[in-house]
Amino acid sequence: MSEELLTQQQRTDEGEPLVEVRGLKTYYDTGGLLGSQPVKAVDGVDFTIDRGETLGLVGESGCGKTTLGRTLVQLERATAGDVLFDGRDVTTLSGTELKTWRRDAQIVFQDPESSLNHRMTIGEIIREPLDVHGWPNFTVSVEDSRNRSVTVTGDGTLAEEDDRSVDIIVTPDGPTVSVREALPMTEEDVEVSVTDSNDSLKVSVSVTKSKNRLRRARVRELLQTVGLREEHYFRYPHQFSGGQRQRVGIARSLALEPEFVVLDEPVSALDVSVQAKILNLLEDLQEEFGLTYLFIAHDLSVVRHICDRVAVMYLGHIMEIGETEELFQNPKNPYTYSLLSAIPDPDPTSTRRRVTLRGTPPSPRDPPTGCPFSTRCPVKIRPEAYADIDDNVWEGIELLREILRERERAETGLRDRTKELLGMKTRFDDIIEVVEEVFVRDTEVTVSDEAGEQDGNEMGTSERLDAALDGVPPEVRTHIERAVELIRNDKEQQASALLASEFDTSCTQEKPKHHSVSETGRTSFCHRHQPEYEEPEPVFERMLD
Ligand SMILES: Nc1ncnc2c1ncn2[C@@H]1O[C@H](COP(=O)(O)OP(=O)(O)OP(=O)(O)O)[C@@H](O)[C@H]1O
Repeated sequence: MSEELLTQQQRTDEGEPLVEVRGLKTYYDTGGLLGSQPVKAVDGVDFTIDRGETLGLVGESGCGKTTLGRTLVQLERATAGDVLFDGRDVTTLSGTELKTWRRDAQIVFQDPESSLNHRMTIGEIIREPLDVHGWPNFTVSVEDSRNRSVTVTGDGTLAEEDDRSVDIIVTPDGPTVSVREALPMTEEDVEVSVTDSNDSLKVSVSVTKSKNRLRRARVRELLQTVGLREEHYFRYPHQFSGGQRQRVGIARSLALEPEFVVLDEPVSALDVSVQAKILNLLEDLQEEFGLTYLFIAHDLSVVRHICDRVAVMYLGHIMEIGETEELFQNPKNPYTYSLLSAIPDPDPTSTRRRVTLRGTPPSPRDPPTGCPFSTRCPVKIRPEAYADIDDNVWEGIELLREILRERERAETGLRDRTKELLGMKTRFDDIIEVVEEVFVRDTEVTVSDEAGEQDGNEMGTSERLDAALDGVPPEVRTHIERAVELIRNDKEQQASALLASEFDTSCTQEKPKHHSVSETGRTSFCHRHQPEYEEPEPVFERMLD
């Protein structure tokens, strides 16, 4: 009977959310050194993944992709927020409940080389989760328990409310067993006994076949499912190629019949020729078992090929999320725009333009107060008074502020704290050199560094500053000069504050909101989508002209 019971609900629910993430944060080192900040690897993300869908997760190295993936499968504990799996918050699970749930959510790691235990045979590696979880295990649902307490023992677990895969239904007429497709056995191999008393109902489930044989049969079946052969059971990982090892990793992740799989860069470590085969396998498995994927990758062309929707991550935040093709063809968020523009174009005659991002992302220990991308954003909103200044000058101001920020950040380090305490705090080595570097990057400096050094007097220094700020309009220049003076007097924080009061906008002061940017539900996390500002896209186009 119940083949249908097992799968029908699952199939009809395709397109419904399976994973719902709300305000999720994962911080590391929360109990670190006194005064040290935690690493805000994931810093407040919200999204859903529909049943049967593949959601891609992209972004530069260190932006929090792996941490997010690991938190979804509860390999990392969330610092805040919820992960609802089929409507149930799994961040609060522990002990047996967590262990039972883990069967539903698995992860495939990037590097099959290091993720497989080299002392175990392939068969043992794939079989291990079956042993750990006492597979096979049957979910039991009791119809009409008439308020009696229900306990399930042996090879059974009481089904959760809304559980989609119920194997044994106990009715007043007796139990009905259905054996799901993944199990190499029949209904006759399962014995169910029900002890019914006034205030309790005890259901005992026992598999009459040898579990060892069942598990070996399951492993052989899994080997075939992922394109390996039964005789590979007794080989060792070192006898396999990278692609084969990744197949083993995939087989292991499927052993417990999960619904959701996090694929953490599953093909990045493989030769290009093998990548396509593994990707095809993952697509086939998804189709066959109705799997839901979170696909973490840095290769954007792979993501474009395999994902239904894509989330673009930066410094622990989701900057843009939406349907893959739409997002690739018409990115709305400045970070997505920059990231996509960096994809090498195979067409040598293409006139597509690239956006080169300045520097590297800030430390997740000390992220910017406003928009996480504000320190590098090429289309950051400028104060009205400076809306028309030359792009290079604006870039210079931004760079100078970033350098000051970096220094302040560095000075919170242990070494500098010690130095500070010992009265050994170092001065800004040569602020004039920094200003020259920042504002005169493409032209020759007229006053040589040597002259400045030799004279070592106020005259030499101010001449150098004059030359460095030659092309800078007076309304900007006056603030830079004042900031330089403060820095030279060892008042770097005041210099930063001065520049902030003059050049800050909402981008640096407030977190953006997630704005809806398409009819298909795509959202983008950027101040520029507010009606009072110009949208990012035309600004990009002008910059690149
Ligand atoms: N166990 C840990 N303890 C402390 N910090 C960590 C830990 N794991 C990751 N981090 C830090 O958290 C941030 C996010 O790292 P994560 O590995 O999640 O990023 P990622 O986007 O997956 O990077 P990559 O693409 O390089 O794998 C980084 O700054 C990283 O150094």
